[in-house]
Amino acid sequence: MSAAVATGRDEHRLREEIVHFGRSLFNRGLTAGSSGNISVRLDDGWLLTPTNACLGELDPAELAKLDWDGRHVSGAQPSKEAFLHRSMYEERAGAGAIVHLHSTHSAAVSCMGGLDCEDCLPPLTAYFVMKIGKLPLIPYYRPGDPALGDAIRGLARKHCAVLLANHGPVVSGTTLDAAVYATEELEETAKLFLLLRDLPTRPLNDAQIDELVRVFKLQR
Ligand SMILES: O=C(CO)COP(=O)(O)O
Ligand SMILES: [Zn+2]
Repeated sequence: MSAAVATGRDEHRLREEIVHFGRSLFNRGLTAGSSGNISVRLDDGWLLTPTNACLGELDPAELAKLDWDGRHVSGAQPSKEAFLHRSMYEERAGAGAIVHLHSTHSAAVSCMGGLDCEDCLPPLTAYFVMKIGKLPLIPYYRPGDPALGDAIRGLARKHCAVLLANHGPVVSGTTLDAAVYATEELEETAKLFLLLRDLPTRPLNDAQIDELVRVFKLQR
């Protein structure tokens, strides 16, 4: 679908893609109210959903455009999580898009005690390994706290996705559809994890994970 870095006509198409995926995620209950935000990288900056916007009702012309110095170039007031997206782009040169949601099962896991902060969901399925890999947990910060940008920085280089404690996931992808699909896979795995909590489970073993890394050329 979209290229990782966009020019000219692509910006128009990427604005439409943000609106399309925002509506799709919202209509399927993957984020509620005015929660969540979506961004895409352009050749001359990046697009971000406006603050307090419902992802189900975005206007392509109203999306915020920012430059790489953090300046707001055009559109509505950008999401309060702008620095979070920016930190992730700065650490991940190949990231073309970022999705942050308050998806219910991922948010539920983010509120649990006793999680492994370096790897907070087990490799229950191949698709979780393929789309997400190891998922670090970022300690709690209030939404919009600039310290969150610094907290994510060290981890984003090695991980395409992180889970914000008592909040929700932040997932990057080379393209917007890849970032959305990975976010959905994370949500499904969080749901499975909660469904299986009181049952003996058999996550994938190291050899099975190594095979996925080899066959699908996963960056680990
Ligand atoms: O998810 C959100 C905060 O974490 C939504 O914030 P914005 O409305 O500012 O994008
Ligand atoms: Zn949020």
